Amino acid sequence: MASLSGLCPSSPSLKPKHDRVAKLTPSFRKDALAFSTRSNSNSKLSVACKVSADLSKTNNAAVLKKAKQGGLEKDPKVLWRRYVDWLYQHKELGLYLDVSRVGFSDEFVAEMEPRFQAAFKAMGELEKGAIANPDEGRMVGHYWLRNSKLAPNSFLQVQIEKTLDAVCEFADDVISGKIKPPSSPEGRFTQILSVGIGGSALGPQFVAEALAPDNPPLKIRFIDNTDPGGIDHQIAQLGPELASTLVIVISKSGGTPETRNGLLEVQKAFREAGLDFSKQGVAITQENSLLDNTARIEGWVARFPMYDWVGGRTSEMSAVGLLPAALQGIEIREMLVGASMMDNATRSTVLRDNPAALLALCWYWACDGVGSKDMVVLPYKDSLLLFSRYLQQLVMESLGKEFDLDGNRVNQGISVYGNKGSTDQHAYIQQLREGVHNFFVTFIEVLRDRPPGHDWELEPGVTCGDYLFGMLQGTRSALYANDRESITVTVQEVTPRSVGALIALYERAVGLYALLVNINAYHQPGVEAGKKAAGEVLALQKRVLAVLNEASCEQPVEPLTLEEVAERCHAPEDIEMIYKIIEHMAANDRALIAEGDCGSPYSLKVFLGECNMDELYA
Ligand SMILES: O=P(O)(O)OC[C@H]1O[C@H](O)[C@H](O)[C@@H](O)[C@@H]1O
Repeated sequence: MASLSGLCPSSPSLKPKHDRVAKLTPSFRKDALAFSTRSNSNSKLSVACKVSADLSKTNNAAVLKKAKQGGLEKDPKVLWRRYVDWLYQHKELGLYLDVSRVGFSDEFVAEMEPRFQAAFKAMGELEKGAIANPDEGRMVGHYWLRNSKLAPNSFLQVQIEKTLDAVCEFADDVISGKIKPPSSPEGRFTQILSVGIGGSALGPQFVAEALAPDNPPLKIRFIDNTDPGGIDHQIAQLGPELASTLVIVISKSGGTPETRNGLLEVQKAFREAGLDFSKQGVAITQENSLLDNTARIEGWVARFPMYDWVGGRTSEMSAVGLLPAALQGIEIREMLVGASMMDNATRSTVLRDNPAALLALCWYWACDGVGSKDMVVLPYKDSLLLFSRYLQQLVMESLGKEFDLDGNRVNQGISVYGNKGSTDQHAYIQQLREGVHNFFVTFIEVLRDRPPGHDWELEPGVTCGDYLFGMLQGTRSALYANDRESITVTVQEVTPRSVGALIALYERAVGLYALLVNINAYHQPGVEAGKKAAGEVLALQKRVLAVLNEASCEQPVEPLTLEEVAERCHAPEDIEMIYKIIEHMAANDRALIAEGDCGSPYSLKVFLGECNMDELYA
């Protein structure tokens, strides 16, 4: 690959300052700490993953404000020097990071240096097994998945290695037909139906879109929601191939309602097709979870473990991501190698040599450390379409926190959106170029357009890929000309290794950024609140049903007003939710069958007709 100096023969002196090739040998001492994977709150173990928050934040704000007043550098010669000077190159991975179009000042970098050193130290403790998720009293071990020797004790190390071997062996046996469905015309599994949500879906979906071959040994589809229409669509598309479908049910907790509903719906489809689900079901979940026990008791084909020290949004390198990928014929060990190589690079304590730290620096600068700008992710490659959706969970569920580690209310976060270029240029780049300046862009550039020998010129000297390249560069320039900042991550091509590296790069960047802003990146309390509220709606619905059933038994059957239903539910304050519940049930023709033989079915449609809004306000 041409070195940078080759790009500008007239100025040989403009070689990058550091020839940054990742050192592959692990450069840190491993303590053989033997302790459980979960410790109680008064653990002797230091919660070592906290960066002192009393570092001069106020100076930071002043530094940020002052430096930004000057606007962005526009002199091409100065910009070229900045590009060369700050360009990060991982030559072995062929991954580059260009931060030259983010206007951070030298003064800002100097101001952040002590905070990065503290973050690097805390990250080192995290990798050694410190309780880096203090709110849940857990370690954070996704880095150990791609280098089991990092695990803090031999028990975990063996678990990681055995699970990887089991995933590879199972995938080989399914693809070879050694493990096959009991009754399918093809005599082997041809489809995967993945049932899971959040981190139990987004990683597998991103990787399938990025890396699945055109004709995979098994084609994957996803049920990642509790939408009956979506579930019916997937099952209808499978049709008779349901008989040769391997259903992988993924849930770390083993109790997520949407996933459980998906499972029940799929099992119903199996029953209706006269198929034995247990002969085609696989579970990936924590040991002894509800899902794990169900799979064990029902004798499913296989079960693979998830660990409490791997979060859903960082589980792509666990069985969650590796099993679906392997079944599609994707080289999962290459993914792990790419991630491990990137992990080594992002262990550097030299800011300029650490691509994850460079990303965190840019995020902090662009967002003032408080999420003041959104992160627009624009891969100029169709196969990376789902990368931004993947990053939405990784970034926003990690950083979007109400309180910091000292209990201060900070409402932190960075919002992520984007799809792909150049397609998005025809959707919202107009606003990015000229509208509200509330974002920074991350371009993902893929240098190789087509496999060697497959390209052609659609006009003299120009290929289709040249257009894509031109659109990316043109958009980057046009945005920068109007003071819109951008980062560019470049890979040679989309391969398991480069995808593994991209995942690892962003996992570390999120972890470092969280340390800079002093939050716990590894729990998700806000999600629990939503789950709880959903449970309350369903509980209220059951009360409404009971009240309407009762009413249908009374003689004569009198339609109740909403107020009367709310009163009978002992929930007058929930009248609006009760109206919404009845509206939804009526829209789905949910007539109430009175218990026993009392009363006639109490049709909600009729009931709702009695309660039109103007009558309510009569
Ligand atoms: O894998 P599960 O336990 O089913 O959880 C699926 C998802 O549920 C919640 O939304 C969590 O916030 C996510 O981090 C998790 O990925």
